[in-house]
Amino acid sequence: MLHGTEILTTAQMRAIESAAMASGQVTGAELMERAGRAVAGQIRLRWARPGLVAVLCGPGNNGGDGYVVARLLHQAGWQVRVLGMENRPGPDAARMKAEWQALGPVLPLTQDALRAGPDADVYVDAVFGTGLTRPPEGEIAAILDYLGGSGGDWAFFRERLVAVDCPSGLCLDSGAFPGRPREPGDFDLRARLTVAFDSPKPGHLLERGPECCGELVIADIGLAAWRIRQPNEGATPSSITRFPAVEALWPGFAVPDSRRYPMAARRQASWLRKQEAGSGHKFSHGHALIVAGGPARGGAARLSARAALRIGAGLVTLAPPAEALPEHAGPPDALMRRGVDDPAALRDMLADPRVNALCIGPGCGVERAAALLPAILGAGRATVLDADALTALSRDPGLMALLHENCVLTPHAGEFGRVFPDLAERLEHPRPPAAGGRDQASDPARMARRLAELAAYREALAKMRGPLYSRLDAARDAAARCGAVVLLKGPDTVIAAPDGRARIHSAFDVPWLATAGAGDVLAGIIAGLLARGLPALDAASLGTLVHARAARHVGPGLIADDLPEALPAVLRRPGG
Ligand SMILES: NC(=O)C1=CN([C@@H]2O[C@H](COP(=O)(O)OP(=O)(O)OC[C@H]3O[C@@H](n4cnc5c(N)ncnc54)[C@H](OP(=O)(O)O)[C@@H]3O)[C@@H](O)[C@H]2O)[C@@H](O)CC1
Ligand SMILES: Nc1ncnc2c1ncn2[C@@H]1O[C@H](COP(=O)(O)OP(=O)(O)O)[C@@H](O)[C@H]1O
Ligand SMILES: [K+]
Repeated sequence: MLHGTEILTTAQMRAIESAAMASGQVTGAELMERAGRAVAGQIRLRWARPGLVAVLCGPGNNGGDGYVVARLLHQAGWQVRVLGMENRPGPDAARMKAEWQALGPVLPLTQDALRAGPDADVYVDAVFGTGLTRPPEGEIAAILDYLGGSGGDWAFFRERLVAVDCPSGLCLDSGAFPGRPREPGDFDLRARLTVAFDSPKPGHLLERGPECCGELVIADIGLAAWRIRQPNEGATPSSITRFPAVEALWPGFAVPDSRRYPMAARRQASWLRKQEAGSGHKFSHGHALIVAGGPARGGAARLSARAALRIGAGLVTLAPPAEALPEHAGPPDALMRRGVDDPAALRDMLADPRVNALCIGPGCGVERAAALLPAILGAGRATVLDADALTALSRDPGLMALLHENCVLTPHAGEFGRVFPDLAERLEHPRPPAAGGRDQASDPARMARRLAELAAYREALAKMRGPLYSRLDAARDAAARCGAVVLLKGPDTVIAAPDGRARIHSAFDVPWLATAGAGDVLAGIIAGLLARGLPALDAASLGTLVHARAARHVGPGLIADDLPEALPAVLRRPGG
């Protein structure tokens, strides 16, 4: 069930490449040849008949890969146009450029040269890769804009663009485009296919990455011996300091088999289905307590409770205030109900040590959450804090201080901004100025102010320097600060533990999961997994996987109520 792939930041990737080259066992030119060969191979897999290819080469090693692609496609019978930059390349890229120049010319990488040529079947984007340090500008920015959209018909390029490592301009640590607003933009460069090397980078999975990379293929270029492995994967020799591991979960992209975790997957599957020895009694699967809110607000907590039951918690109790109990009389009958009006009643319930996992927030009401949280957090049990509990947390630093490593916070971006405003601000920097009112144009002073704000914003965009602060950084910083697991929700969910371990889960293929109540179900699934004894980071990660798989199983038209009901099918086919 738990398919994972290690992710490397660009700095880690560079360190691994340097270590490989320093070992004397492989040269930079050999790595470049392998990288270019992988890209050329993927192109030939998809375009069976040789056609016309335009290869756009930048000033660094990404451009070097491009020259290799040009040479290999030429040898395979393709007609090749190469456009390159004048900048001084490094020795490996220079060598690859020279090898190409023995076969054909390098035209200047200008819009005029690009548009002067005939339409190509394939455009290879080898302008910038992991070495992007600042927003593209001048002629190169104009070309990337043209390819991204201003050519009028961006679908034309999108269907033909093959990116080497990433669409140029994308920051591979954050998935944002330095110099551009962080929201999707018309000129963002979108590829049909991206071929990246050794391991996915955070930017392939976060923010704009998944949409702009298109199909993502991770090519093995022989760096496995220098990569840092998980201890349980079998240690490999390495001269590099151990990095906190970041993993991609259920990657929707092709990775070499050696980069997956199939054994872990099988163990997770049998554990989830309760097929392991000694898992016979209901109490051996824990008891989850789901706190519910007052009258007319019980639906959210009921969704959580249903999900906790379906994921296999031995017992689940729903705890609304006593006056709301009648609302919860309907199914499922498997659910227990108990009125909890105040902290004393809650402490009374928690006197039973078998109640080993709690969930508070969905439909709870901020006041009730604030009143109950000291008793909940003081009990030291595994706890999911969602929705209203997060708002209560944001209003009271005293509550923040009670968080512990068995807590899982599940904020979406808005809630994250409430609990960790400074981190959210770093993520959003620079923030576009608020739109002016309709009557702004008739007020010269307001108009002037707005123009000044826009100019300052554009200036701040131009000053952006990579690597940009990412959702991965934000979730890690938040987890380290509060001492709990933080699960930052979105199509690119990031799950981080206080010790720096982190996981990224991509759900770009299930946009219908963004529906009211889906978060309540996720909180319940995680609470159920905590009740079953999983540590907080694993419960949050596995819960996120299972949740998205349930959405995938149901398909478009999904409502949150469908998610718990889809869990049995997901558990039946854990590998699918
Ligand atoms: N290392 C290896 O062994 C392997 C690496 N491989 C490949 O190398 C790629 C990384 O190569 P890289 O480090 O040379 O960086 P790359 O992305 O080509 O760009 C750097 C150049 O662009 C420039 N530049 C940056 N931003 C700019 C801007 N906004 N506007 C204008 N210029 C800008 C920057 O200039 P500078 O910032 O120094 O002024 C520098 O000249 C990686 O993605 C993979 O494809 C594979 O072959 C496998 C083996
Ligand atoms: N565009 C998207 N594609 C896929 N999943 C998404 C998308 N946006 C949000 N999600 C996921 O959907 C769920 C929504 O949760 P949340 O925002 O808390 O909604 P609610 O409060 O209505 O329950 C989360 O699991 C989140 O990761
Ligand atoms: K590129």
